Amino acid sequence: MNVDLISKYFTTLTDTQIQHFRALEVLYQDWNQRINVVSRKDINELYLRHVLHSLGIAKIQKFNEGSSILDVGTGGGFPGIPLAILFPEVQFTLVDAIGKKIKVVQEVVDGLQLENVKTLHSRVEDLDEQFDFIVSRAVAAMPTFVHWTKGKVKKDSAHERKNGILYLKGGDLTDELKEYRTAQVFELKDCFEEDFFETKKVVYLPQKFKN
Ligand SMILES: C[S@@+](CC[C@H](N)C(=O)[O-])C[C@H]1O[C@@H](n2cnc3c(N)ncnc32)[C@H](O)[C@@H]1O
Repeated sequence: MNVDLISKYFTTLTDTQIQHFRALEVLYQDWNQRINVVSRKDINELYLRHVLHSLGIAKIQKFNEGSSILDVGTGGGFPGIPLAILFPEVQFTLVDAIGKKIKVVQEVVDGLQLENVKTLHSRVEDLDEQFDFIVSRAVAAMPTFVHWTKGKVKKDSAHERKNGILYLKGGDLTDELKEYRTAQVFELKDCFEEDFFETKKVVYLPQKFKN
């Protein structure tokens, strides 16, 4: 499986974007041997399990030029790196509490010479910045995540959709989302035909503001 999987679903990629996506394989294989950020099993399926899965967010929301996105608990750079390649005119901040993971992400950013990505070694709770959208995958259950990211979404929207959280989740979310009446769940199996996406979803949670 290779970069063709990405072109299959994103048909208007530029040569630079294709080169960037292609380069990810070598960069991750190299860095993962030194610092394990992607499980061995997954590294063979990097484009499916990490790159295309991350880009599931882009099937739900196109980010406008000049907007700002925070990836919380980015680990090895997912979903932030693939999204930053897809949206070069959007500013991405990738944060993780573990320094060695952020080191790998920074190496990948440097390797691709991505100019729209800032990496931060920090707990998200300690950030004092605001963003249009917060993206994430596999970091915390929604109530904890909402608590950690409180106050970090800009009030004024630069998109038709209200600013908020776009979270890649899997499985049955009934219990986890029961207190979030405004949450919307988008099925990635409606966007991608591979079996991997059968149970995968994007959860959108618009930000609430007190007046
Ligand atoms: C299971 S990994 C997921 C990594 C990546 N998002 C992915 O899907 O491949 C969870 C990551 O969240 C980070 N993390 C957990 N709590 C955090 C917090 N409060 N602030 C920043 N990072 C956090 C961990 O250090 C870890 O790298």
